[in-house]
Amino acid sequence: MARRPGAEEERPWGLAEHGRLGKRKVVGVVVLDGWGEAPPDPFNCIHVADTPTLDALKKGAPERWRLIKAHGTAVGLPTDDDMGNSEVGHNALGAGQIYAQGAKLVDLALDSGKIYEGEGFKYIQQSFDTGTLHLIGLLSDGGVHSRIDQLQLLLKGASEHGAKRIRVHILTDGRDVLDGSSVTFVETLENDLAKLQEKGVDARIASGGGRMYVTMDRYENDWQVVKRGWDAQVLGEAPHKFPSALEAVKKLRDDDPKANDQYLPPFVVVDESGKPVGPIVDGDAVVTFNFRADRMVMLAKALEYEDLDKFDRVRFPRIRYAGMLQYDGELKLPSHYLVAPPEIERTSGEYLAHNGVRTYACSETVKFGHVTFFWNGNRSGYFNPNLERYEEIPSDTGIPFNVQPRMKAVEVAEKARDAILSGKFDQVRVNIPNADMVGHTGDLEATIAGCKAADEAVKIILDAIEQVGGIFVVTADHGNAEDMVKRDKSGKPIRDKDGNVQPLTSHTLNPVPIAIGGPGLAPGATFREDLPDAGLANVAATLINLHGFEAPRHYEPTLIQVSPVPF
Ligand SMILES: O=C(O)[C@H](O)COP(=O)(O)O
Ligand SMILES: [Mn+2]
Ligand SMILES: [Mn+2]
Repeated sequence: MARRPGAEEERPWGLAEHGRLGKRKVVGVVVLDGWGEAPPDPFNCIHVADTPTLDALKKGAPERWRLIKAHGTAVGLPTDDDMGNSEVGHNALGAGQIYAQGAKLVDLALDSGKIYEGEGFKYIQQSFDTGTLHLIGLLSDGGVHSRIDQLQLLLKGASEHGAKRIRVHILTDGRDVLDGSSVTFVETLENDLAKLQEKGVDARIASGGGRMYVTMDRYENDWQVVKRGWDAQVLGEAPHKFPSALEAVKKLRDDDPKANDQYLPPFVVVDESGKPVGPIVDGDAVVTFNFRADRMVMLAKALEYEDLDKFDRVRFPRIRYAGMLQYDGELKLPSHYLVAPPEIERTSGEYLAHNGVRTYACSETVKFGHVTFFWNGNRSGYFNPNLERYEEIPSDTGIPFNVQPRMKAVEVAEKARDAILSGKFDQVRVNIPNADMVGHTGDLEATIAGCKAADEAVKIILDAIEQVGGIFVVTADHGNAEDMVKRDKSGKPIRDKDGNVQPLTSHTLNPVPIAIGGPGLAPGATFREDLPDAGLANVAATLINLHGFEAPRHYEPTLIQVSPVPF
């Protein structure tokens, strides 16, 4: 939804009191990451898992449980074929409005050619005569962090606008797309680069690695991940050297079953004499072509900040660097970017802070920014430090999440419980990551264990809400664990000749549940029935109501109605 420029400033921040819902009830908000709704089936890990708390919410009060949309245009993505993800999901949950998201904004800028007229492109273009253009990012059509078709257009456009020497540093996916698909994406990219070479552009893939092991860490969980990428991309150093990326991806996958697309070790492409074909050196231009912020911020810092003590960069090249988007509006990082990010304004967090509502938010590292930074419209920090407290529980590092599928769910829930019981907060908000993080590993058994742990965490929070006479809202940001297998068009799992299925590691297009309740909820409060197409963006107005206020008029409508209860 486009904003009228200038209109924001005129609007007052004060919210009217809700006629029927009181203030100062503690509202516990649980976002179950990657928890969608799908028919029962052996590959629906949420269904298979023992989840008595969530089951009771669904069965216990049908007028206080419903499904909402969490994918596609309902969350500002280009089409309804786009699965949901944490960024757009938490943006919508927190902002109460639907904004055209990064994926869509980049599409528009590429289609119109405006991307080449912007400040960011003009800036990097200054390096094209004498330097190399490096493009670093996730190579897939997942549409969560990046899209290969956007990379293809950018390659073509950059070469038409003067880039003579181009090096692509790829990160293989297998998380937002099927494992093993990296081979096809590399083939596609190599074909494109060969076509550019025919036109006289010196264009090659220079390095690569799996996204979870190389470069794409987030929220400063493990800087070693970024270092591995830096060594390959900037220094041209990696444990594995290959004459081409295609060989690299095929061989590394064949040699070690643990080297799947997500965890492929870093490699560099070398010439006949064994020299890396594309280290990043002084005078070069660099673009990180992911549009999504969380997993690019750390690399952006390494490329842009003169001082950085997180790892030894060995060499800090003098480059012109632009992000596909600006990844952090507060930090202004990076300072140059090709496409302006969505301006997500007047989020529920900011409104509530202006209206004296005290908020506590918590998750473990891997999802901490989801329930703070994304929730607040991609802003780091507090709106009002006197009213807000955000707490992060350190995530496990160095292991895939199927090894410890319970993650820190209970620890996060216990922090929330303490915050609820403390009497110091009006909203206590958490993200419970298991269904998503373990779901992404494709390990069914572990995902089932993760869903069980998530359910236990919800129980801890609901018990605390019960104790203080509060209200709860339990929902999710998108699907994942409820469908863990690749299916044919009719929905049947696809089996190979040996009867094996391929695990689905990605998110889904499924709706997510939302449940409200608790002793503090007005007896007449139920879900409205006139919003069958409601989505995540309708949650913010609902929450504002539950805090005792009318929602701003420009928000997507509230999900609840409050009928007077007869004596
Ligand atoms: O970054 C990731 O882990 C996946 O690409 C998307 O997962 P998320 O949107 O749940 O973070
Ligand atoms: Mn998520
Ligand atoms: Mn996910």
